[in-house]
Amino acid sequence: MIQIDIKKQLYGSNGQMLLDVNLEIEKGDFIALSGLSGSGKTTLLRILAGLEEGSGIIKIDDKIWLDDKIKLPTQKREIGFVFQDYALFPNMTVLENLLYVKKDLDLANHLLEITELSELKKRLPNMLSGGQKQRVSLCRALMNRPKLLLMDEPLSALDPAMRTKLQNEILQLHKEFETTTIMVSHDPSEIYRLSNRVLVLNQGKIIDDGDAKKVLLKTTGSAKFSFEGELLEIVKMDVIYVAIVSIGQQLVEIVISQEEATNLVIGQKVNVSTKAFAPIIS
Ligand SMILES: Nc1ncnc2c1ncn2[C@@H]1O[C@H](COP(=O)(O)OP(=O)(O)OP(=O)(O)O)[C@@H](O)[C@H]1O
Repeated sequence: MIQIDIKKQLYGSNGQMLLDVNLEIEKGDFIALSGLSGSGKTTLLRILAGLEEGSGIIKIDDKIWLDDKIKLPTQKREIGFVFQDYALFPNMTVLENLLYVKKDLDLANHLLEITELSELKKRLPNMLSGGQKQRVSLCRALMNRPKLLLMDEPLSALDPAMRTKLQNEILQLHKEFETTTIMVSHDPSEIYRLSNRVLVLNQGKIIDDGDAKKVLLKTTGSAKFSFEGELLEIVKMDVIYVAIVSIGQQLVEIVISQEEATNLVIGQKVNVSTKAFAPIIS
């Protein structure tokens, strides 16, 4: 069990904002942390890792990492951290990057095998693709069998195919190591596949907490489908108005009324819902 009750005053883009997070996490949970840009996700991970100051309590099983007397340094917290930008040691080979954390050759080879990196273990990071670097970074984070694995948008720089491949590997590693994990992600399919609990941060506070179905399936009223997107443009065609909305990797055109066209603002987040009864999946 991980107990977190932390506070920190942040200076957000709209003035001061209190990061105020109180939650308990079960051992082995895979938590997806979501929320708008600037809501405090990275800061929360950095406080958990001891990379940033914050007040309150962090307790893992019976061990206190943070309270009003104790502030355990990062090296003493049993954490693994995977950053978006890999953060590998450039002058060390793949294998050396792993062994730097712990001199356990068997574990390193095992992790490299699961992530299909065995052939590349003598390479330096600059000779690897983004996806390969991120797999090395994931393996390295698991070398000390952490109590808590923190991942800050680890897959966001990768193309969709590589993302899916890494999601599968993360899933496999999580099954085997049962590491309690918090992963920042904005990708609904990723969140759905990987996590058993989703937390949504807004302005430093948790505003939604539940399994992916509860948090992500936000179809309201009688709508059968509901997607969140960004309004890119409103085009007038003869007498009708068409909204161009970006949803995931796609652009969608939706006919809207003149009143809607006046009230909507370009760039705003919108929900697109429909009552389609016979959807086609191909
Ligand atoms: N040490 C700090 N002291 C005060 N304010 C900070 C500190 N670190 C970050 N902030 C501010 O707190 C807010 C939250 O930042 P944070 O990086 O945690 O957000 P985020 O949810 O991870 O955003 P993104 O999704 O864009 O990465 C930002 O407005 C940032 O400027």
